[in-house]
Amino acid sequence: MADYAQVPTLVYLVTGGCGFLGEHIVRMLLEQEPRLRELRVFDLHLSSWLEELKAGPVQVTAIQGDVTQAHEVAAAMSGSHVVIHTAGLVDVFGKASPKTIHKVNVQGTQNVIDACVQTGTQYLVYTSSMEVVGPNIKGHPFYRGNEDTPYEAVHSHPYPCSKALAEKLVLEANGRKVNGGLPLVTCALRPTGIYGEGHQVIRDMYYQGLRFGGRLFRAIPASVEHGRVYVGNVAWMHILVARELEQRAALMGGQVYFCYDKSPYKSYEDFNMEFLSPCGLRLIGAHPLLPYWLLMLLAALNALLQWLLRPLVLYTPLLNPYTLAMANTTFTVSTNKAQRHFGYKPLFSWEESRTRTIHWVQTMEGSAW
Ligand SMILES: NC(=O)C1=CN([C@@H]2O[C@H](COP(=O)(O)OP(=O)(O)OC[C@H]3O[C@@H](n4cnc5c(N)ncnc54)[C@H](O)[C@@H]3O)[C@@H](O)[C@H]2O)C=CC1
Ligand SMILES: CC(C)CCC[C@@H](C)[C@H]1CC[C@H]2[C@@H]3[C@H](O)CC4=CC(=O)CC[C@]4(C)[C@H]3CC[C@]12C
Repeated sequence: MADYAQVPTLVYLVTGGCGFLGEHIVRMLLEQEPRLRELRVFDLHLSSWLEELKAGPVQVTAIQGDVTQAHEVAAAMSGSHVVIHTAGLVDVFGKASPKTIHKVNVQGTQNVIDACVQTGTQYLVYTSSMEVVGPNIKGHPFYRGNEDTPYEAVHSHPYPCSKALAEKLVLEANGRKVNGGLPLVTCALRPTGIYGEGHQVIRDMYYQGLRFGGRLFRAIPASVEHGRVYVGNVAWMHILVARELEQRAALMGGQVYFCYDKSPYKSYEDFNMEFLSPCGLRLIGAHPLLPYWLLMLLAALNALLQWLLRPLVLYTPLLNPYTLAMANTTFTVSTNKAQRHFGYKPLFSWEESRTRTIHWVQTMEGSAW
């Protein structure tokens, strides 16, 4: 393993560095990567918190840019050693068109790969998703699976389709010669459902609960398990992979790793209640209050309304046929591949991840705490 106690020399680029996961990666890199000389944060929308990071010892360079614009990506990447490509359009609610999702997630990733080749950037860490595997459109359960578990990965929705295509591009690019003649080393990380400070669905559910007098109504059977992983641990995995890719290129290059930690296996709603209960919300019903067929009908109605209203207004409710299918299909991961390949251990215990997330909910605007 390399000696990390040396003069800072490395330049990292994080695409999507102002997003939910990206912010955690950026902040953690500054805390945990002693070899960092410059950190470039590339995003379509730059956040104001970046300013406070500029006072530290590492040079933080904010770059407003679009991954769909090849020249912007190449210009930002010139002279960097490692790129963590986490920018993406995360949309399963119908906010963006399938074409836009494809352009950002697939063409954007191709642009990042091309820019690596063009500028001689040798290490690429890509944030993929569990959705590359499943749940599939047939609703087959994936129970405590690992990276080698056989599963029929069939997608219809634009988001998982785009993530699967982009991941393939990244893995196929491993070994390609970059400018200067050295081989590109790539790796893809597949988080399950990420949670933690800044998570939009938890925020939405919290405010929805407040509107309903502190109550949420169960829609998913408690027996359906949904894999979740704390954002701090996902960020930590990215940092470790970026650090170890150089030394372990032969082992890690072209590999995929699920992101995992010690978060318990629960249904999507029961898991969110781990944070929302201590903030005063209750989940009503031991079983779903509405039968599945009625939920399906409501989800289909929402999809129809979305289509009808599109010329007038963007109607994007949480419940649609896809999110209902996702939430109703067991998908859990049990693996130690990341530990075996690059010594990953979660940085945050479940208790700490839970406490941090609860604290974040409690300090949200409008919170009763
Ligand atoms: N949130 C989750 O549960 C999971 C997310 N992921 C993946 O993790 C990555 C990050 O997701 P989140 O942080 O949740 O999403 P996010 O929406 O909070 O962050 C994405 C960031 O990418 C930026 N971005 C979007 N389009 C861009 C473009 N054309 N050019 C430059 N920047 C652009 C956005 O401005 C945003 O800051 C994505 O690639 C997503 O597919 C994977 C598994 C689970
Ligand atoms: C009211 C409904 C019945 C409950 C809705 C819950 C859904 C909004 C969420 C259930 C599963 C989530 C997805 C899952 O965690 C996997 C994901 C991986 C990603 O790469 C992006 C996010 C997501 C698609 C995530 C989105 C919200 C759910 C569909």
